[in-house]
Amino acid sequence: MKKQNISIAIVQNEQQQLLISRRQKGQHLAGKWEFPGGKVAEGEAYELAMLRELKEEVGLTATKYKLFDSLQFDYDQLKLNLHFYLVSEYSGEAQSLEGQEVKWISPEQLKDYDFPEANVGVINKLL
Ligand SMILES: Nc1nc2c([nH]c(=O)n2[C@@H]2O[C@H](COP(=O)(O)OP(=O)(O)OP(=O)(O)O)[C@@H](O)[C@H]2O)c(=O)[nH]1
Ligand SMILES: [Mg+2]
Repeated sequence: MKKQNISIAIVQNEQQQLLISRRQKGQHLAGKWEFPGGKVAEGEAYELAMLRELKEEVGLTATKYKLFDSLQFDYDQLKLNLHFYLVSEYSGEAQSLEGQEVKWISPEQLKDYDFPEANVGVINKLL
């Protein structure tokens, strides 16, 4: 089975809101809401992958962050190793750089959005 390393940024703004985006048509789990992130490149450090994906997808530069959770999750034909970072300081304004829906929500609103199954534990920790 394919195995992928994934790095993800959970960005928190000064109002304690969290940045979420929506997976697009053609992507794995299209239509689900997610935290910005993506595949770790060959030989790339997890942390650097998170910084790169955050910049590529929503235009933010994380300046203060820490590892929040690491977990494995198996979807049908896909084994994922997920690394979630909590970003508490950043520069830039969140933008949709890939045409995806992007929004800030309060932690209490997380339960109103449909996230991938792999996110359940992390979301419970954020509520
Ligand atoms: N970004 C992100 N991916 C998640 C989350 N939860 C979760 O299960 N995933 C899964 O982790 C993988 C992330 O890869 P991705 O599709 O974002 O990869 P990427 O940005 O490098 O995209 P690309 O392959 O289109 O260039 C997907 O299989 C996605 O379904 C999440 O909260 N954020
Ligand atoms: Mg992505």
